[in-house]
Amino acid sequence: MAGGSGPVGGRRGNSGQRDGGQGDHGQGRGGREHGQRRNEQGRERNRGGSAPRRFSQQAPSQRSRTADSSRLVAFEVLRAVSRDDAYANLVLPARIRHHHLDRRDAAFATELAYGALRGQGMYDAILARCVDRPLDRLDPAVLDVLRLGAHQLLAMRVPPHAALNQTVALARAVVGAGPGSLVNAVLRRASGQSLGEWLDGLTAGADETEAAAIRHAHPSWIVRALRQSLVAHGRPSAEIEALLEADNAAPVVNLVALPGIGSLEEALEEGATLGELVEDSALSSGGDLGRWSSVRNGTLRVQDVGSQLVARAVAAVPVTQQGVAASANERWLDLCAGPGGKAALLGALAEERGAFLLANEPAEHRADLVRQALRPVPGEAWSVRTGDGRTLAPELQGTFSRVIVDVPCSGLGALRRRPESRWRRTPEDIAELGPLQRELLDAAIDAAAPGGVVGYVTCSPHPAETVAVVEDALRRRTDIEELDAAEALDTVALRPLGAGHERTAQLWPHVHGTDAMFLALFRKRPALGGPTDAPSKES
Ligand SMILES: C[S@@+](CC[C@H](N)C(=O)[O-])C[C@H]1O[C@@H](n2cnc3c(N)ncnc32)[C@H](O)[C@@H]1O
Repeated sequence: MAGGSGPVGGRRGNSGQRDGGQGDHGQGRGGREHGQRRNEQGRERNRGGSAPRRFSQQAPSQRSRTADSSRLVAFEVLRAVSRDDAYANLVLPARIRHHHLDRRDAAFATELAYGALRGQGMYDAILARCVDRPLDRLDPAVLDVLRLGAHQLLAMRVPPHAALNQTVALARAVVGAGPGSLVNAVLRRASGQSLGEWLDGLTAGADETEAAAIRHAHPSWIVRALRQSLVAHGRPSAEIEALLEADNAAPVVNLVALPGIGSLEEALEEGATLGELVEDSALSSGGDLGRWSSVRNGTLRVQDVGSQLVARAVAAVPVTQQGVAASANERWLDLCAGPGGKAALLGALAEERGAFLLANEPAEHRADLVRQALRPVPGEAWSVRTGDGRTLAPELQGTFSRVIVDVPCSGLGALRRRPESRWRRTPEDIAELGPLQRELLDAAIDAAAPGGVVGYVTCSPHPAETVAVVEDALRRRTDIEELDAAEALDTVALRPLGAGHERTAQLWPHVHGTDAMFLALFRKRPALGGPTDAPSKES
């Protein structure tokens, strides 16, 4: 067993250290301990420090059996994710509310849960060297407690004694005294080395991909896929380290004030800063945005800047009808609208311009979310259809001047916002989504009026979901021409983005600070025929 601190029970030392009482997170305690330093995103990490850990001399049986509520919240999130396949970003706010956490404890629970989930593969590799049996033979609840303990001990500014004692207390409270002793022993072993030392040991002899996967806590296939994605979009493969690092940084909260309807005033009063990439946007460090009246009434929304940019670009491209510039009374279509982020922004823009938005979504509950998102926009400007985007009524075909098709995708471009998703996704998901993505793009093109614009959007940079789908459509269809998507993005951005490659556009977390959104734009040609490998519409 590498790096263990000796026999079970481990190293003791330094009596008189505080044992870390309730809520003793060790945050904001004046500086970094034991070789911690900031990485580029400002996160504190234990790398390279070799000072011995100081733990309480109390035996585990004498310690608290009561879990502090922020660690309990983080534990409940990890259990919901690993046991029920839940989404952390949906479970966390509910658990925070249930346990009445204040702002500071909520921030601690968030960093703990998200950090443990993002780093799961890395922590499991470390824990595997500290436990005397395969990890899958542990009680899954114990394994979740160990992941939380490892993240506190190896990557957070929590004094080691507080991290250990509080995690053992959590184990005793949620799984019992016996597992509490196991957790105590395993975490003492894990804390015998700094994170940097563990990573050096785990990556010794590994190839470049494997080493990056371990160091940055991504599955190897995703490291390969993202490297391939960089190259496919004209960026150097050497950017992979920066991209993986950006996936692990806690993203700032991006806000949008619905144009013509909302205002950034309250956000700015609450400390948010003006967004530098797109108008009507702001960045917030988080907190309970639900208490802002503008968020509650839906006129100020949380939305990634990349999503704002692609929606605005689709709304801004000039459309022509029979060669003549189109004006008011445009009909817009959001073919895959749930949960309604882009639909809300597009609805507000449509309202400003005297256009009408139809938002389509097949999943009933997501269609309801779209209606809710569009609530602040006057009802004459939009409606929601619940149905498959591939089966629009014949009378709707060829009638929309703007269509956005934000297809279901692997989400590889939004890993930083969905901490658990990297461990859930498989390469097969990407292959399985291909046919649906192509069919939805075809449906979007069919729905566009001659001269109309179609925006194909993914929150994945994977070439199979982006450029391959676009090239395929251009090969199969004679009724579209590709427009310059990067130029369209630059038209709506507050500074040049440099996102283009061969007429498509790709945004990146490590370059633009956005999710990795992809945009391709097409103009529908006047009716000359449909897909070349299908009977033409006229026949
Ligand atoms: C990437 S999400 C769209 C995000 C949305 N545009 C937003 O900004 O909030 C893809 C959506 O496509 C929907 N979808 C799945 N299959 C579909 C289909 N056959 N037709 C239309 N939409 C579909 C999913 O339910 C999901 O809500």
